Amino acid sequence: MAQPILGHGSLQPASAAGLASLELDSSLDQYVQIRIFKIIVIGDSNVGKTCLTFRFCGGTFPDKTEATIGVDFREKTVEIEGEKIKVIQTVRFRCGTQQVKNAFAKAWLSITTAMCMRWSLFMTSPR
Ligand SMILES: Nc1nc2c(ncn2[C@@H]2O[C@H](COP(=O)(O)OP(=O)(O)OP(=O)(O)O)[C@@H](O)[C@H]2O)c(=O)[nH]1
Repeated sequence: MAQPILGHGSLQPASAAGLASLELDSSLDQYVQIRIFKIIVIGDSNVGKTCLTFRFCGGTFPDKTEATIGVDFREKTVEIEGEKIKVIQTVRFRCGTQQVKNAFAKAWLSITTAMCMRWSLFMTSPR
């Protein structure tokens, strides 16, 4: 037999849909409480951006990498002083015309918490 639950200021009969929405609400609360930091990693091609984020999120360096086409995302949840914080890293590669790069940069930087630049001392950029 269905048990009454509170809803819209009065006692309403519980339904499967009602209980499901209550469960959904409480599970959403957990996500709302996690702070999200978005970090963009930029740099010339082949300087190790993918390896850097792979190491941070996965704990190991990849044996082999391929050139990133467009953007790449990785995420990791860290705990600092008892608070869970989700870190999302975006890897961007250097490509295209200046206009394309500017448009990308504007879009990504508007939603970014921090920026990490990576470069290689052993490489010279082709101009
Ligand atoms: N010596 C050395 N090599 C590295 C380091 N990090 C990455 N590499 C090597 O550099 C090469 C390129 O690494 P990636 O992480 O794919 O570079 P990327 O900047 O993401 O490259 P794109 O996707 O083309 O932009 C790989 O062969 C890696 O093994 C490092 O700290 N030291």
